[in-house]
Amino acid sequence: MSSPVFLALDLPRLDAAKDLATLVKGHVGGLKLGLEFFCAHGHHGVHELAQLGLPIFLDLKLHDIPNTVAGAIQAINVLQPAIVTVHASGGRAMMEDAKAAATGKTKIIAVTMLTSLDDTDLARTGVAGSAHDQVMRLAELAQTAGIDGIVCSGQEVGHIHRQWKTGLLVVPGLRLPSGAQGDQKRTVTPRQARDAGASVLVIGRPISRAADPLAAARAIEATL
Ligand SMILES: O=c1ccn([C@@H]2O[C@H](COP(=O)(O)O)[C@@H](O)[C@H]2O)c(=O)[nH]1
Repeated sequence: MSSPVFLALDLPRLDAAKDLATLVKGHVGGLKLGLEFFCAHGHHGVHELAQLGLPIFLDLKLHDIPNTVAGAIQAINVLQPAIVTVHASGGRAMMEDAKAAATGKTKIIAVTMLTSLDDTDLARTGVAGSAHDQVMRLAELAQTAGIDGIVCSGQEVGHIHRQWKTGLLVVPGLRLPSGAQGDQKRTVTPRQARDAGASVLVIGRPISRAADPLAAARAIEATL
């Protein structure tokens, strides 16, 4: 069975991203290319990484009016990514149109509440209730919109898994107990997320910023 770990390649240089992916490719199940990568390297960069033969997760977190998001999805269909993200807070119609615009095997999933935010941050955006409540609300909206799954933290994934067995449940914000939190606030370990029902584990800096990225990827794999 292939690894549930998708390596987040948040690196400014294409050659560095390619080298890192090549180094650890035997210990991860896919590559996640985000805004930083896509803004810097566009379609060309995606083609370069796709040559390694791993599934590509385009984490663009699209959030706009339905027509614009559908147009963006149509523009990346040629890349045939395995997964593309939109923001659930863009609303039901936006998620429905994103799903309708995707072709082939591309799965559309919705980011509920960023793992870098906690209850206090949520209150500051004017939303009442806890992070847990907000994630549950948006996960339900995403499910109603008929998309393929959601992104949430490992603190909520168990609850969502019980209600949405077939959903693709993607969890970033993963940290080993000994590792730096950085800007992530709602964290769990990769093993905790997997045991709670996560389908995809997104891991970036614990591998990419490790003194020995290959050893770090192997160590994470050994915990799963
Ligand atoms: O809620 C979210 C949604 C996406 N991400 C992305 O995942 C990785 C995490 O990287 P680390 O270095 O392991 O923190 C990163 O690319 C984010 O853009 C997220 O962290 N939280």
